[in-house]
Amino acid sequence: MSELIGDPESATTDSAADAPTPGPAAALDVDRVSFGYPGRRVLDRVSLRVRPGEFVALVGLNGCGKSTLLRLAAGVLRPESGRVSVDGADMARTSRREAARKVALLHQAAPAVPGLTVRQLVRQGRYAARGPLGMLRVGDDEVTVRAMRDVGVDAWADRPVDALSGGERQRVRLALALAQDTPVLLLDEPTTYLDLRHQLEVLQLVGRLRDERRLTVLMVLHDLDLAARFAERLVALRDGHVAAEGPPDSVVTPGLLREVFGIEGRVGRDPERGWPVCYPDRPLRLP
Ligand SMILES: Nc1ncnc2c1ncn2[C@@H]1O[C@H](COP(=O)(O)OP(=O)(O)OP(=O)(O)O)[C@@H](O)[C@H]1O
Repeated sequence: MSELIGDPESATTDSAADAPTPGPAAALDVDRVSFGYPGRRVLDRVSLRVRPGEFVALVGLNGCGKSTLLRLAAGVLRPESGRVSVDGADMARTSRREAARKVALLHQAAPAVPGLTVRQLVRQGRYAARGPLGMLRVGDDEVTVRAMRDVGVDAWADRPVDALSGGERQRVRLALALAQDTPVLLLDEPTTYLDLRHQLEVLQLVGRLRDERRLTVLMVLHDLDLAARFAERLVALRDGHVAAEGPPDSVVTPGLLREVFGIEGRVGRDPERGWPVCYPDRPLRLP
């Protein structure tokens, strides 16, 4: 679920001047960031930069620190050392409210509040962008409806979220993140639970929003073929370090399958479109 700030039950104000406007594209910089949980080192001097309006996919084995890196990038976690900044502003010195105006984070699945409707949940994305009293303003409903429409969940606006399927809920969570209307979008496995059609739709939507609104996107994806097809650049994590990064053509190789994913396999090309396609054979025996 998107990080939320403000009181969802507070009143609506009516100043047209407060209508939300999309901000300019922003750069996300992770500079030599180290982080661990008690007794477990996760990231060791990791650096990565997502340029304004760029779409980067973060890949790697389960537990390698992808979600942790996204949470650091969103300012939810603080680095032990190093710095995360959005357009030069240090996220460690940015209030949660201000951070939520710059960066929206779609978490891995979070439980739905019983009875909360789709519209109520998606509208909560607007409170992150609000003033000190967390009040809704004119234009917020428009952004909420636009976010629901973009993701194709507007027909379910009055349905309770806890009565939706896993894939339907995942799309609602994406609408919630979009409703924050931030220049930077961090998506943690946004295609989880989605059927093939909706996986493609979500990734196409993110690509379109990047083009139209110059969103800066950092997305965790487990499906290397989809990552290679949709992202401009891939960053692969292993053992707390960036093991590989670059355009899909140069990163998605048998060496990446071996070194980062511990599998033997081949990489071919889509015969018509030319993008890399993985043919995994077997897991390698762990050392
Ligand atoms: N709150 C926590 N407390 C302690 N350890 C944690 C916590 N959250 C994550 N970890 C550990 O930190 C490591 C990195 O976790 P993280 O969720 O960032 O991995 P990930 O790459 O996103 O994994 P996955 O692909 O399975 O989602 C894992 O070993 C995990 O067990």
